[in-house]
Amino acid sequence: MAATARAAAAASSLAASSVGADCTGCRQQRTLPTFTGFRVSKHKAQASPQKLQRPSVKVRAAMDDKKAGSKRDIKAEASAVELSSAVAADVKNGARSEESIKDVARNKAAHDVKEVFRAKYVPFTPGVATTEEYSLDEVLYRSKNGSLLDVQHDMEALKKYDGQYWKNLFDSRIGRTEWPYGSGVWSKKEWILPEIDNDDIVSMFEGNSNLFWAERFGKETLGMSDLWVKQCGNSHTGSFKDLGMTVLVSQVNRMIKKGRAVRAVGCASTGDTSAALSAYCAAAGIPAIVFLPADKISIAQLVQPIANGALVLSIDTDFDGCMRLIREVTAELPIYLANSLNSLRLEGQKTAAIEICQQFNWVVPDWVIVPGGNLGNIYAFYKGFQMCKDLGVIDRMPRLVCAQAANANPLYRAYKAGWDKFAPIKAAPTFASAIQIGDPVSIDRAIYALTNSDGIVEEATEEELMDAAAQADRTGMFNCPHTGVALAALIKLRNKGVIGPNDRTVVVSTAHGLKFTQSKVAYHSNEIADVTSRFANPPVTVPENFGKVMDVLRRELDKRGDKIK
Ligand SMILES: Cc1ncc(COP(=O)(O)O)c(C=O)c1O
Ligand SMILES: N[C@@H](CCOP(=O)(O)O)C(=O)O
Repeated sequence: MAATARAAAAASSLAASSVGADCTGCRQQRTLPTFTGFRVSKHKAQASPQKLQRPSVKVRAAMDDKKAGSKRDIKAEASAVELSSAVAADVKNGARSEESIKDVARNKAAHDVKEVFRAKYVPFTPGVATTEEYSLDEVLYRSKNGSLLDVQHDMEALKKYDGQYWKNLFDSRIGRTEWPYGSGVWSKKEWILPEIDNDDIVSMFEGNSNLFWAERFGKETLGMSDLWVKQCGNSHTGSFKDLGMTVLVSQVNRMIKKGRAVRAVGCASTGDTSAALSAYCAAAGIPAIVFLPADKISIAQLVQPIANGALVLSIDTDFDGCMRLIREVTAELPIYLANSLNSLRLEGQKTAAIEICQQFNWVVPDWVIVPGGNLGNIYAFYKGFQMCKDLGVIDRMPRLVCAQAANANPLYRAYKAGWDKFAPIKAAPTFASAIQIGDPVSIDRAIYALTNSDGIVEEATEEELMDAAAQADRTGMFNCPHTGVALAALIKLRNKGVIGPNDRTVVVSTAHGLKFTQSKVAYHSNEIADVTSRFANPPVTVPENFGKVMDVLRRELDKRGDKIK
């Protein structure tokens, strides 16, 4: 049977069971679980779907409370299993379906019995009670008194399901092609942007980045056995920004479809936000505008928005100048602001924290080290871990470290001053050019995240960050300079004994090293003033001559301790 015919048959049996449910429930919200994550066919061969769909103790109790409705829901779930299993079986048999993955998702969603989770904007004023709140469909970046906004989830609704339920659901979705749950971000949809229609989502199946076990670097450099690098730069546009941008551009897509006056999406950038924004907007057919500080980003980063068709303004200022301008422009024109000042971005970025817990089988690490610039990401990590804790998925928080370049260290200065006063600075040039930021918009969020996670701020000089990146590269990584900042912070904290040899530690690598080859070439060519390049490994130029090649090999291998006789 063709996939569509099977789907129609399954759908009609599903519809029959749903009709009854609607008759008793009429216009009421359904509140029972759907276990959507268990429907796909991975386990189909080993176990019956009914077994896999067995709800948790809490959920079973809730179902018992709603007797009539619960029976119908179980039927609906069973039919949904049948539906997706039918499609999956056809795919397995090599049959072609004229349905796209979005069509399949749409059919399933139409027949799902949904728990409706909600999220809204509230002012980011921790500890201050307020009734101010806004729909996520509003174009808004700040509260009435000018504070930043935060996306607040209906935690009571989410807490109706226990930690085991969420772990099972998220684990069941990992890395598939089911729209949109195969994405590392959208696999956590209920915790991110629960109300968006799957059809409106703009995703590149982002997230699910690997945790690199830094075996040699950990052991040989730091005497550590449990050191990991979360490779957020192994992504579509080469940085962690994809995680937040899928959420923001999806929400814009939804707002445009609802008739909101959004003509384009814009950002100021040091190169990674602009790349992600341009790619996601290009995928959705939405115009993108990026403000870049002239001559202050890498060539690879510059060419990304150009290639994706964004309007690129190269402005003779630094990032902070670009940020001021884009805020003024977006206040005047129907251009939606995509920087992390916009709290939607952080909802996507927080999935990297959830993913880390998931990758360790839901055991939380001791330390997480994040390089910081505009400071949205350190708060996103805090929020992700905190949500895992609040929803019973982990039992404690990790300690967070924010690592800054010494040339752009306003947070470090505030930390050293006991958090008493924060003062923006004029950031000096740094090889970690994406964090050359002196007036971070998320300063309040960052201070909150660090003070509530027993956090630390560390800094790294240009030599320290370039050396750390190069030394770790020697053990198989290919680090960007921002990851170098985080690695240098790790080395310092380890040498001071703050981080112990057996502490499970995760360094967050925020971008791919291939975006920053200019600085790597300069380092390995020993061309950087005031930097000794201790780990430089320049190429050796040799004429086309067997004897000369042999001489070089003898000399070099000898130097490296591998004598050739
Ligand atoms: C590669 C890279 N690392 C780290 C950061 C710092 O992130 P945040 O601005 O959220 O602090 C940025 C951007 O600022 C970045 O592009
Ligand atoms: N590194 C960022 C700087 C802007 O940060 P954002 O998270 O506020 O967009 C970039 O790549 O532009």
